[in-house]
Amino acid sequence: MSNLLKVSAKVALVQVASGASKPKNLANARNKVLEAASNGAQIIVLPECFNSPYGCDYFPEYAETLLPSPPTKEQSPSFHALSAMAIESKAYLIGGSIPELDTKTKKYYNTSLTFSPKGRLLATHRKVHLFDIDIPGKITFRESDVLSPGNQITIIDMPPYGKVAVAICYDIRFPELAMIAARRGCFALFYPGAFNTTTGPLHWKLQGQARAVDNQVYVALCSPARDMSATYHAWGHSLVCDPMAEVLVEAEEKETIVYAELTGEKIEETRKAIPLYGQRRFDVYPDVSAGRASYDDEVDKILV
Ligand SMILES: NC(=O)CCC(=O)C(=O)O
Repeated sequence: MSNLLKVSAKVALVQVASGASKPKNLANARNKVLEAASNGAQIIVLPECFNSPYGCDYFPEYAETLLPSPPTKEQSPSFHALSAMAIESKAYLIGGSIPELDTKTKKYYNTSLTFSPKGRLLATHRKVHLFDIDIPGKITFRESDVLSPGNQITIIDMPPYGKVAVAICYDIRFPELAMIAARRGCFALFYPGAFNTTTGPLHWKLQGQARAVDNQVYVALCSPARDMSATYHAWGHSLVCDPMAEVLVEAEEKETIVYAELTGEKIEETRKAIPLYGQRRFDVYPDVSAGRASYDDEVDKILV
């Protein structure tokens, strides 16, 4: 427990809608981030693709260049806007995600930037699992037609609160990321995400609760608000689950901000009541959080 959440942290999920105008999206995000800060939020989260409409047709048009870091204002207006919002709000800011172009490799990514209350870039997460699905008659989406996947798990230290993990939307469907982050001491998992009106009602809350109950950590999902005039209809319903998988707060589909208080006591109480952390059987299955090399060794041992 000592390395988990040391003090309580107030989290705000800023559910904004994003239209065609990037400057308007950035200005809207700033207003809402400052409102969240004025209500005492210490960790503020924006949604996936908060600076642009969401969709493969839009990624190249809205993409910004982040490397070498820090980029200029021309290369990445969103980087500078987020850094300034973090300073103004004096809060940690998980900046949803933005489309990114790596000019060296000419590859596009769906990338999340997290800033300290002093406006310093703490971490960059490139979406690891691309959203490629085909549900006949409902939704077909292939991010991989345009985007490339990231290849790192993103764990961020947020003193004095502790460590958190950030991943993006479809990443939540892969429990390994969450498991590794939780076993490496994160107290909360943050997923800026834009589920849709087909999978949203079925899986959005379920995935949040599943990652929370598996790992006995807080899980926060921050969606764009739904815009029925957009080509992609986001589910909305930004929510926070506690370590018992109880939904502490859930938005509807409109623009709003939802808040939750995360406490170390709740994590401790949950893990004491249901002591999974002392009951795992790494003699029966490998510990995925141990790192790739030792994971492979463990699998070899088990399979022989
Ligand atoms: N933006 C996304 O990754 C959407 C993921 C999604 O809707 C899902 O069902 O998963």
